[in-house]
Amino acid sequence: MATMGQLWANTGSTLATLMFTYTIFRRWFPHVGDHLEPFFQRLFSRFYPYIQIKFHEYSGEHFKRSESKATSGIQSYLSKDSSLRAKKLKANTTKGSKSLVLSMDDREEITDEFESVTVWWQSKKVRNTRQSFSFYPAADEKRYYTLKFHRRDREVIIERYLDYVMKEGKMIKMKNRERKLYSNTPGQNHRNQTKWSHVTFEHPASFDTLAMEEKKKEEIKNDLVKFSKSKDYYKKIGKAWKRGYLLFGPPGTGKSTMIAAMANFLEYDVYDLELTTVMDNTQLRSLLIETSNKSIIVIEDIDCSLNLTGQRKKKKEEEEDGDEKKMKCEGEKKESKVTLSGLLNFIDGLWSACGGERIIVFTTNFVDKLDPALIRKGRMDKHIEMSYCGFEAFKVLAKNYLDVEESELFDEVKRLLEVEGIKMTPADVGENLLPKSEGEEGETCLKRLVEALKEEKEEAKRRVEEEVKRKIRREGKYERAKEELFCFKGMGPEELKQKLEEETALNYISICSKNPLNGILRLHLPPNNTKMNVVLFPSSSSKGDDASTS
Ligand SMILES: Nc1ncnc2c1ncn2[C@@H]1O[C@H](COP(=O)(O)OP(=O)(O)OP(=O)(O)O)[C@@H](O)[C@H]1O
Ligand SMILES: [Mg+2]
Repeated sequence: MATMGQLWANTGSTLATLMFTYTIFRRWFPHVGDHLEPFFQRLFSRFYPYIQIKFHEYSGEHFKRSESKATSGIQSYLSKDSSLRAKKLKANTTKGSKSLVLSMDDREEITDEFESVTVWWQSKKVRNTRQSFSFYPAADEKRYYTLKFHRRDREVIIERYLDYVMKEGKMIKMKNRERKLYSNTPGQNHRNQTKWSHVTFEHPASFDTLAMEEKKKEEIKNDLVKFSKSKDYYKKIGKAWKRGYLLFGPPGTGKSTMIAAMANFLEYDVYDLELTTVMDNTQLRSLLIETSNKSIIVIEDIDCSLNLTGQRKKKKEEEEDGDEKKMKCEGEKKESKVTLSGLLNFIDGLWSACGGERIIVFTTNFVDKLDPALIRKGRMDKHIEMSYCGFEAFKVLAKNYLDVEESELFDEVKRLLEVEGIKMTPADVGENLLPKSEGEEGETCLKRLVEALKEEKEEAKRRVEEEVKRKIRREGKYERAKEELFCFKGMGPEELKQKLEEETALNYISICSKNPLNGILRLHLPPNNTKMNVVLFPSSSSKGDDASTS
């Protein structure tokens, strides 16, 4: 008589034979196999310790047919292992994906491990035998994935593994997606409603190519990583998951390049917001709502975008702002009713918390001109100064542009930059290092840079001398004007203004205010709008104090 052990051994080998025969049969007669599958499954389930979950590629029928999120996540999750292990692969280009997506072909199987549990994934398809018309290619085929695991692992799989697969799949999909650069352009309708339009974001900048001290770069990278991994932390402290960066510094120091490097580092999309085309605060809010997660919202040259600098200042202070700024922003101010408070709400109002994982970046050449409310911590959490090229930054550029890591000329460059303190922007250094003809040697480019730095030294010296001369001239005239004011006592304002202009050769002296009670006339003297009080009529109290200045 057969023992229990022998009985099990026999059953096991019979099952194995049956399964083997069934597998061969399926391979050769796949369509017949589909019909027989339920029968075999019933037979096996009595002895079979495995559980199987099916994930269909599409959910819904015909017009409502849509790709199931689950299978799309599974496909992405398995793509990594499939490309390494599966023998038959499918290659697809999916919309919005930057490269081919490889997935296992039908009837391929791969194993996966999770918390020491083994699972088996298979990709399958069944043919729909019903005769029907369909708009969708291959709608008569239904594809699905099956996940097989042992009964005893049910808890691990249902409670943790599936969740893990979905999260990982989403992450892989996100990484593989084509990133976008959005910009807002005025729409064609009567309200000029501005809308986002996009192109593929392909800027090659990275932190490796960014010319900056290594320590500072590391600090920014760490800050970005910390932010991107702090979803739960932000939730815990009750703060919207976003972070503001203010990049400031002279033109050509790499502010825009830094934004591109940040976007590439985090693999975020970029929304380049042109405030001047946004008609009002409501439009600004709509644009914010339309931005996606994992994105950087950029407002470049914030000081030029709107009259944000002046909104909390008195008019007279506004008039004192330098010509430099006016030049850069000239022609950029257009009809826009976006206000400072609208922008502040955009950054950290209630609406700014919708979605999450957003970085807001402002750039400016004139940080001092910005309203403190706009750049306070909490709004612009991290202020980064982008400055003139130092020796470390130069070395990065030399490596990038010329593949040169060492040269005798490095010492000279170091001396010029660090000892002589010559200021040159990374943009100018880069331009000097850029080979100008086919096969131009690295040494030649370095020599050109050394020459340019020396010229810049001379140029800077000339500029200082010029400024000193201008100051002396200005102060000389000013002192003379002050001395001679006594002679102007008793003149009317216009007459005085004219006389003063003639005498001092200063054009455009402006009368700021006149107090009829004490006869004090407030003037603004060019070029820096220096304020000057002039007593228009002699009085006993003003004797010997005809002009006072502030
Ligand atoms: N720190 C840097 N590292 C690498 N390249 C740089 C750096 N700064 C400038 N460059 C080079 O100079 C060019 C101009 O730089 P970028 O546009 O980033 O300057 P910016 O600070 O944004 O200037 P602006 O204030 O005028 O907008 C870039 O194309 C880049 O090649
Ligand atoms: Mg820029």
